[in-house]
Amino acid sequence: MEAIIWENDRLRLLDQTKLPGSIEYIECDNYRVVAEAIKRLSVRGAPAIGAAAAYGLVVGAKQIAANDRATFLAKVSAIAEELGATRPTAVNLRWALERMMMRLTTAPEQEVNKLLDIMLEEAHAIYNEDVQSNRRMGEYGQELIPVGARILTHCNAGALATAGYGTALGVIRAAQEKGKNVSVYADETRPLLQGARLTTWEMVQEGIPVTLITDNMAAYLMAKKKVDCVIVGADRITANGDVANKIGTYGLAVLAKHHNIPFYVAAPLSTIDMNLASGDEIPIEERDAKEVTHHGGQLMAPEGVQVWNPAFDVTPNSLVTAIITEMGVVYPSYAENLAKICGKKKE
Ligand SMILES: CSC[C@H]1O[C@H](OP(=O)(O)O)[C@H](O)[C@@H]1O
Repeated sequence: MEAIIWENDRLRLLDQTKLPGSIEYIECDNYRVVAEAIKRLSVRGAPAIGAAAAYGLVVGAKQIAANDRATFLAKVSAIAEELGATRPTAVNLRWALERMMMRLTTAPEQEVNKLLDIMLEEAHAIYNEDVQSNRRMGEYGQELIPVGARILTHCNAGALATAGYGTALGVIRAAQEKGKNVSVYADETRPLLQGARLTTWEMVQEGIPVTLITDNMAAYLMAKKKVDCVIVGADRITANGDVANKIGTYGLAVLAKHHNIPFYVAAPLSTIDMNLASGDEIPIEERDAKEVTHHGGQLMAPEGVQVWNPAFDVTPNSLVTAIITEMGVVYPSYAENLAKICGKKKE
């Protein structure tokens, strides 16, 4: 099941808010449809929203009526700004749009049609590179996974959160492909239940044993010695190795430390933001109170109650055992070793 499909010169996005109940695709004939899909988490997951925004920029560029390069570039840039403002935390969104604009503005072509072709080529490259990097990440990460490991994960860092294969779930897939006979505990991940709705769905599709738990069961699961390691994704990793990920991740990391359980983060280099020194600088998205006070359209708290709904939290690097990337596994000192591996990528 692909989250993002470009076919017949059109973009279709799997509407993940409908999963697992129904499989519905959104036809994106306007870039504003893509922007809305990102905002409402129809498409979600750091790499997936980066790839979706890249294709969304192509959709928007095709809507522009302009014959000259300068006007075309100015209008595409405005669309990139709109798409980039849809969600603040996942750095992949801005990374993908900046990469698209860099390719476009450095292209020598003058004709708009040729520039459109170049933009589509770059969006495809972003998409295809993500799938390849997830598979490489899986290869490196599965080396950390013992045979029979019981792995706890949070939210959804799977094929649905990427262009395919997944980051945290990519490591799990790779371990299973190596015959390591792993099993998964999936946090439901309140309030939007990406774990209950999406991670369990992906694992069931793959035939990987998965047990759904509520977020507040993780501590007792670890106390009962039922977890061998924790693997999560990331939305932004700063130069010192602090990790922004779905709300609830920080609590899992504290619990893992207390129970002496390895806590791994799987993320492509496109999620590493070397421009930020530490997690304090990461913009944390706060979302609508209704996501907390309602479930399935049913009111679950008194009208008007105060709500705090940060979509992410920040795990300090001291709680992270290792960061699994497509270029290898990074251990502390993260400041030194992330700089090295990011530098290596540019070679
Ligand atoms: C592979 S990145 C997945 C990452 O994105 C999720 O957030 P959201 O569902 O709000 O886009 C969550 O933080 C996952 O770990």
